[in-house]
Amino acid sequence: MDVTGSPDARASDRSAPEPMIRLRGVGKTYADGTVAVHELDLEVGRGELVCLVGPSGCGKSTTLKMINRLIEPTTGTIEIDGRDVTAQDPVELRRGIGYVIQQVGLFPHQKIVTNVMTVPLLYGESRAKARARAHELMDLVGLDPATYADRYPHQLSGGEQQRVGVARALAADPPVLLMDEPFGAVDPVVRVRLQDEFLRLQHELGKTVVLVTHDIDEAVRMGDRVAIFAGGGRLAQYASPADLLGRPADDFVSDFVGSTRGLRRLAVTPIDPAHLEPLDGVRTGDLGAAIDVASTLEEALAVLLRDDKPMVAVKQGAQFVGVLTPNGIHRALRASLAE
Ligand SMILES: Nc1ncnc2c1ncn2[C@@H]1O[C@H](COP(=O)(O)OP(=O)(O)OP(=O)(O)O)[C@@H](O)[C@H]1O
Repeated sequence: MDVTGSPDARASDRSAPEPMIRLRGVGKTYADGTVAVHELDLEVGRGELVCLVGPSGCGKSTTLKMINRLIEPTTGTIEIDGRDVTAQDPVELRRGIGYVIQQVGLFPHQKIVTNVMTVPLLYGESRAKARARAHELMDLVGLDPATYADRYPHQLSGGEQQRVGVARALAADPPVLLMDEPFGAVDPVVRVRLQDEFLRLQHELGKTVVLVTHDIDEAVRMGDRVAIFAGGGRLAQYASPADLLGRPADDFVSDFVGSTRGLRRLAVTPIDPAHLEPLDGVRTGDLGAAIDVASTLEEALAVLLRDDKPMVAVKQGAQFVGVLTPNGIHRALRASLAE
C-alpha cells in the first residue's frame, strides 16, 4: 500500500530526514490466516520519533516486532540503515535496537543496578565498567544510583520501573529504539511526566524511535510523525501531528483523532507572528502575562483563560512583538491548514 499517494503524506515527506528504517510491502499473515499487517510501506527518518497508533488488534505490535525480527514478515522487506534485517544475524541485529515494553521485564530477584548491567556484561564489558555504565544510565533517566541501585524491582513505583526499562534499552547505545506501549502501565499524571522526560532524553540522544501506543494524545504529543493504522494492519495515514489533526485523510482517521481534534491542534500549532496585532494603544490591564513567540497556540490560550484577559502579549527574547487575541488564535489555526 502506498501512503505517499495522499497529498498530506507527500507534504510531510518533503521535510522528513534521510530514512533509517524502511519497510516496503511488509505483510504478516499468521498461521491461522489472520492478516495482522497488510502491505505496509513506512519510512522512519534518522533521529525521528514515529508513533504507530490505532485501535486494538490493528497490527501495531506485530509491525514493531518485525523490525527487530521477534516476528518474521510473510512478505516485503525491512531495512535498517540500508541493510536488510533478514540478512542479519538476529542477535547481532538486536544489539543495534533497544526494545522497551510495557511489562518492563526486569529480573525480580536482581538489584536495579544488576538489571541495567545485564546488557553491558553481555557485550563483554568488565563488571566495573558495566557498573559504571549502569550508574551513568540510571542518572540519565533520572534515577539517582545512590538511592535506587541496590533496590529490587518491587521496591520501585511503576514509573520508576519504566525508567529502568528505558535505561536498560539504552545500555548498548543502540541507534534505534522500539517502544511498545512504554507508558501504558502508569497512571495518566505519571504518564505525562514520563513522556516529557523521554522527549527531553530523545532531544539529547537523537535516537531513531518507533513507539507503539493506542493513545492518540500520546501519539500527537510525542511523534514527529504519526502512523495511524486501521483494522487488518492497513496504514490509514502517515503525517505530522499538525497535518493529521488538520487534514485527516478519511473518515476513519477523522473519527480516530476525535471530535476534539481542533483543540488538540492548538497544542501542535506554533504562534504565527503574522497573526499578532500591534501592541500600540493596548491598555496594560487588557494583557495577560507575556509569552514567548516560540509557544504554541494552546499555551497562548491557556494564559488568556488563566489570566481572564482579552489578549496576551508576545515576546521574542526581551522584545515585545505584538499581542495575540482569541481571533488571532483562530486565524492562526485556520492559516496553518492552508500551508
Ligand atoms: N500469534 C498469533 N497468531 C494469530 N493471530 C495473531 C497472533 N498474534 C497476533 N495476532 C492477531 O494479529 C492482529 C494484530 O495483532 P497486534 O498484536 O499486532 O495488534 P496491536 O495493534 O498491537 O493490538 P493491541 O493494541 O491490542 O496490542 C490481531 O488481530 C491479533 O489477534
